[in-house]
Amino acid sequence: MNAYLSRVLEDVKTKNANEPEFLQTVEEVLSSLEPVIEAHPEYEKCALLERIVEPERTIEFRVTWEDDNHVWHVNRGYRVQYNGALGPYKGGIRFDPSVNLSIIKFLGFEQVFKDAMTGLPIGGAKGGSDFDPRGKSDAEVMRFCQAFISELYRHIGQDIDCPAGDLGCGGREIGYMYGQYRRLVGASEFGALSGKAVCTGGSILRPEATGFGAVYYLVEALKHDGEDIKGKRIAMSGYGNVGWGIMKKAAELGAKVTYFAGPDGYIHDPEGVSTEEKLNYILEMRAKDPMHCKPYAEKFGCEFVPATKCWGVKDVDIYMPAATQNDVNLDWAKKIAESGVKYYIEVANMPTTNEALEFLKEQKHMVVAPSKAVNAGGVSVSELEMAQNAERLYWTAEEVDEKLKGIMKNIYQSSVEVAERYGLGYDLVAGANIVGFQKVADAMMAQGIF
Ligand SMILES: NC(=O)C1=CN([C@@H]2O[C@H](COP(=O)(O)OP(=O)(O)OC[C@H]3O[C@@H](n4cnc5c(N)ncnc54)[C@H](OP(=O)(O)O)[C@@H]3O)[C@@H](O)[C@H]2O)C=CC1
Ligand SMILES: O=C(O)CCC(=O)C(=O)O
Repeated sequence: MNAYLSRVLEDVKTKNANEPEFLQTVEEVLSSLEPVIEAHPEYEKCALLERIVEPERTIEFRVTWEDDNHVWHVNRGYRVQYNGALGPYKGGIRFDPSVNLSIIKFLGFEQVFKDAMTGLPIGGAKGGSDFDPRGKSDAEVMRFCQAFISELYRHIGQDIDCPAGDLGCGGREIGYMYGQYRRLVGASEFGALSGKAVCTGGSILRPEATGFGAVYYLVEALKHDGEDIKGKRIAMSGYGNVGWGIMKKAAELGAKVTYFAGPDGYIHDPEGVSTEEKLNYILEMRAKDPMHCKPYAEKFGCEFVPATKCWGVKDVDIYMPAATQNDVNLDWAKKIAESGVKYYIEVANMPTTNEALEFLKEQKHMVVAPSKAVNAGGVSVSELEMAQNAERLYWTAEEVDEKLKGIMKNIYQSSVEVAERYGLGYDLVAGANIVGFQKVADAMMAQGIF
C-alpha cells in the first residue's frame, strides 16, 4: 500500500476502532487500489479516499413494536446511505440479532462498489435491525416492519433511497414495509422499495436474481478456462434466498449442488438438489422455524453431517459460500486449498476473512471470485424493478433474464480487463474492486466538493 492509502486506512482504524467488520472490508478494498491511486495523484488533493470511506449519512433509530402477548419491545434500526454519487442510494435491509453499526457499514461500503460495477445509475446503502424474525408470528413480523418503516419512510423514496431485502428480510417483510410506506405517503410510489411481490409492482425474477446472477458469473469464469458448467458439482453454504437461486439455475444448466450447509450441519446429496420436488422442499425448509437442513436428509435418504461445514470436501468442482460473512476462516481456507478444488466463488457478502482470502488468492491452482461482483445480480434486478416501476410497466421473465445475463457478463469481463490493464494478471478480486472504485471516483470528481 502506498503512503496515501496507508494513511487513510490508519485514520479509518482510529476513528472506527470498535467496528471490526467495517474495518475488514475497508482494508480489503483499499489493499487493491494502489495502481489506480498511483495513476491518479489528483485524488489525494481532493481527499477522494477520505470521502469515499465516510458514509454520506448514517441514520439510527428506535423501533418499538408489540408482540402477540401485548409485551412491548425496542429494537435498533439503521440505514447507512453510503454514497449517492452514481444515483439514488440502493441496498438491502438485514434483520438479524447480530446487526450493529459495524455490520451495516461493512455491507453499505461493499454495496457502493457492487452497485457501481453493475453499470446502472444507483448509489450504495444498507440498512437493518437487530430484530430476530425467527420464532415470530406473521402478525409480529408485520408490526415490527410497520414500526421500522414508520421511522425510515421519511428518509427513502424512489429518487432518494430504495431499500430491498437481505438476510432475514424477504418478500413478506418487503410487502409489509411497502404497505406501511404507501399508507404513510398516501401514494403508490412503487420505486421506494424493491423486492416487492409481482402483484404490487415487483419484478419477475427478483427472488431468483442473486442466485441466477451468481451462476451466470460462474459460467463466464468457467468459459475463461475452456470449461462448461454442465456436469459440475457444487458445495455451498446457506440455502436461503440466494442458495435456492443457485440450486435452481445450476440444475437448469446441467450442474448440481451436491453439498449444502445450514446452521445445524451439512447435507451430502450425490444426486444433487436438482429435481423440482427437492427444490420445492428447500423452500418448505426455509419457511420452517428453526431453519434446519437435517430434514432434507431424512426425506431424500442422503447423508447429514451435524455441527460442521462442508468446506474441504474433495468430490466437487466448485465452492460457493452463500450464507453469511466470515463463514470461511484461515483454517477452512487451508482445507479448501488442500481439497484440490479449483473454483472458490464467493456469494454471501464478505464470506471470507481477509487472511483466508489472501491465502486462497495465493494458491496457484485456484480461481477466486469476489462476492461484490458475483452477487450483484440481486441489486441489478432490483434496479430493473425501479426502471419498470418508473415506466409503469412489467417486463417479461425473458427480458429481465436477458438483461441480468448481460450485466453479469459485463461485470466479469470488465474486472478481467481492468486487472490486466493494471498489470495484475487474472485477478478477479482486485479487478472488481478497481472497476467499482473507478466508477464512483469519476462521478465524485465530476461533482466537485461534497
Ligand atoms: N437476498 C439477496 O438478494 C442478496 C443477498 N446477499 C447476501 O447473500 C447471503 C445470503 O442471503 P439470503 O440468502 O438473502 O439470506 P436468507 O436469510 O434467505 O438465508 C441465509 C441462509 O444462510 C443460513 N445461515 C446463516 N448463518 C449461517 C451459518 N453461520 N452457517 C450456515 N448457514 C447459515 C441461514 O440459515 P438460518 O436462517 O437458519 O440462520 C439461511 O439458510 C447474505 O450474505 C446476504 O447479504 C447478497 C446479495 C443480494
Ligand atoms: O436488491 C437490493 O437493492 C440490494 C441487495 C443487497 O442487499 C445486496 O446486494 O447485498
